[in-house]
Amino acid sequence: MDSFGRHHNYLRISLTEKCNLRCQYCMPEEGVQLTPKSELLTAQEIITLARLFVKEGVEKIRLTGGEPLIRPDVVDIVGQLYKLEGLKTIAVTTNGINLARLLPRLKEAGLNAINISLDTLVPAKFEFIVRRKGFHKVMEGIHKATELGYHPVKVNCVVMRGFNEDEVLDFVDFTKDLPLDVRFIEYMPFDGNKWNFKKMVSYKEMLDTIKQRWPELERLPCESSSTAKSYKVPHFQGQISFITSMSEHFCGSCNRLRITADGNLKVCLFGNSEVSLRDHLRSGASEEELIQIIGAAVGRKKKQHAGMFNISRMKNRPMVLIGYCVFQKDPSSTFDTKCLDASVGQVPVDCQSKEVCSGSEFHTKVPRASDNLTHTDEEGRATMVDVGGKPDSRRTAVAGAVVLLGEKAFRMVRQNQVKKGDVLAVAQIAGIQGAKLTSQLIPLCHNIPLYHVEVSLSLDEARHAVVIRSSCHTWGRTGVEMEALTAASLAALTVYDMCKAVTHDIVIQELKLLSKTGGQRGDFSRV
Ligand SMILES: Nc1nc2c(ncn2[C@@H]2O[C@H](COP(=O)(O)OP(=O)(O)OP(=O)(O)O)[C@@H](O)[C@H]2O)c(=O)[nH]1
Ligand SMILES: C[S@@+](CC[C@H](N)C(=O)[O-])C[C@H]1O[C@@H](n2cnc3c(N)ncnc32)[C@H](O)[C@@H]1O
Ligand code: SF4
Ligand code: SF4
Repeated sequence: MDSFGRHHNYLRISLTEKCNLRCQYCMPEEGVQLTPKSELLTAQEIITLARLFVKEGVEKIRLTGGEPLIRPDVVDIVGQLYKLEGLKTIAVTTNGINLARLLPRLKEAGLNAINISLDTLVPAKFEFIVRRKGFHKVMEGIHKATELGYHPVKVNCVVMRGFNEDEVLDFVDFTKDLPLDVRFIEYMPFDGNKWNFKKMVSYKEMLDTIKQRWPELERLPCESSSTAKSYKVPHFQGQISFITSMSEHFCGSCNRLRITADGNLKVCLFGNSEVSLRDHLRSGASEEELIQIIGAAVGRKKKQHAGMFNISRMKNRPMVLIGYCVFQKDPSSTFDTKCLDASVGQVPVDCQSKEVCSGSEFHTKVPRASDNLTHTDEEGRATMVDVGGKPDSRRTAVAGAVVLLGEKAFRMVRQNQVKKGDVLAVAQIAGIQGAKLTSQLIPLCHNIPLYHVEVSLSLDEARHAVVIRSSCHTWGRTGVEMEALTAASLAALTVYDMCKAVTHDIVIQELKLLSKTGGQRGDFSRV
């Protein structure tokens, strides 16, 4: 029990720091620096600590990581936990890659509950976010878990703007014929993951989107300590939930403690204080002494986490790396920008104040002479062209680019041997994302509803080149050539990024509009 009267009966144990995936929001591509094996908890130490916690009132243990199912003795650990009297639930959170293979043995050993992480239902996007192959294995794991009677199987989906928020309704459909609980998780800040609140899609926003499609969505009752708010589309077999760690934290009913793979007790996910139970255990501390140490740490637990902006700046264990912008535009002003992330502690580029940023102030950008610019109003402020008076028409645009790779990189792309992954698949997704993001990237570009975007990449053996072609189509008042060009540029830059470890002698050329139809100025086609 902590000083706020919260009873801690749920322990999360990390079985390993290693993982067979490299999710962009969690781990850097090269992995994290691993603790030497001798400093990690052995299976025996895990069981000794678990026994102690269960004796003191823990009723549920979740095995997590890293990826818990890559630990060779995981089945044995589950089997030993099963023998602990008083432990009601043994659960695992897994990325699902090894699940189908291990599940029959895990079930037999006593595993009661499974949470599987899956952020997209599109195989190519999966490879992009986790930087590895394996989508079909995860799906196989999900189906296997339902077949073996785990009801519901919880599917964890971290929702990130610009990546998968457009799949929320597809994930809801996923619950139609399967006994799943798809849990939409608000993206959380961890040391180094370049968290940005614009990337986080809030629970309210997701719920609005879902309610537009399913107005009859029903709220379900849930336990007071649950992290999830659950709903159900009537007649669907499964349900959906939201884990609102950021927009509506659930610290008031927190019942969790965690032990890291190297044996540290962490009383709060977002707290940075840790106490090494491993060291005490190895130096021969008695059960009573360990209970006292744990009790003191729990007694120091804070009431709640520090709020989404503050925790993003706190030192904590890494989850890591997804690059994002430095300045957040303040909608109330043309020149003011509020710094939310990477400039903290530095003098931001272009900021008039030339002072070190503490992260909370607005920065005033150095204004530029605007007399000769075409997209400006009478006062010299930037403005978009008003296209409101133009008639609607069907508009299409096709653009292209060529990336000259040189012989070695070309061969590796052709044989899909580039270490970063499948270059053509990732670049194709980048191109499509690029088209959708055009209005955010090109300052005075309109945001246009795109009805179709296609990006294709082919190999030109003679030139050792990747040839990119993008096409976009809309129905509206302004054209889509910038969308097609942005798609081709992003696809080309992604090819460069994925191959730069092989060579820097890469040339992007021939970025151009190939054809365009619709609009007042008539059609265009490059011959
Ligand atoms: N704030 C906070 N969020 C947590 C904590 N543990 C898990 N979460 C959130 O819950 C998400 C899913 O974690 P899981 O490993 O599936 O565990 P869980 O949600 O506790 O699972 P259940 O026991 O089934 O409720 C994580 O990505 C976090 O967003 C915690 O201790 N504090
Ligand atoms: C850290 S993983 C460990 C277990 C396992 N490897 C897996 O991916 O399920 C536990 C859960 O945390 C989620 N997670 C990781 N980083 C996150 C972040 N920055 N914000 C929200 N959830 C995150 C993952 O998607 C996963 O569902
Ligand atoms: S979220 Fe899980 S699967 Fe993804 S890198 Fe982190 S530990 Fe591995
Ligand atoms: S942030 Fe800390 S206090 Fe809040 S729910 Fe998570 S572990 Fe509990």
